Amino acid sequence: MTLIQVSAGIIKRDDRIFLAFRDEAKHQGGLWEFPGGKCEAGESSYDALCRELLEECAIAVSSATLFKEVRHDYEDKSVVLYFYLVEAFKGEPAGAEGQNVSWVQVCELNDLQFPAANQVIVDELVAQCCELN
Ligand SMILES: Nc1nc2c([nH]c(=O)n2[C@H]2C[C@H](O)[C@@H](COP(=O)(O)OP(=O)(O)OP(=O)(O)O)O2)c(=O)[nH]1
Ligand SMILES: [Mg+2]
Repeated sequence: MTLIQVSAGIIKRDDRIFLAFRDEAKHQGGLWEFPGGKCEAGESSYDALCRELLEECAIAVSSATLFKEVRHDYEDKSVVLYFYLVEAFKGEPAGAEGQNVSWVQVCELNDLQFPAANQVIVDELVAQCCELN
């Protein structure tokens, strides 16, 4: 099975995170995601992050730090996800490709459904930011 490399942005402002809803037709569709997408051949994960967030959310990343690298084997696909924490950016995040988006309180992240690979990220964000979890 091929291993797909993906960069995704945890776009954070105060106590909220900007999420996008994956189209039903996509792999892991009908679930919420941290915006991002596949790294192209020869492209660094950071460059892929910047390109994807400009394409999908219309923001220019000013700086970002790698939050966690997650390997996950779905039944049909294996992925390595580079999750970056993005707190410095230019522009106002939007669903630039027509996708549904939402600014969600960190402490309410567990109310939403994510691809299985994201659970470890959600757990860590909630643990860091919320007293009761
Ligand atoms: N963007 C994103 N992808 C995720 C997350 N969690 C997760 O398992 N994935 C998986 C689903 C997909 O198999 C893959 C990312 O694919 P994608 O559909 O975003 O890729 P892309 O933006 O390059 O879009 P495409 O045109 O190739 O469909 O990573 C997440 O939080 N964000
Ligand atoms: Mg994408």
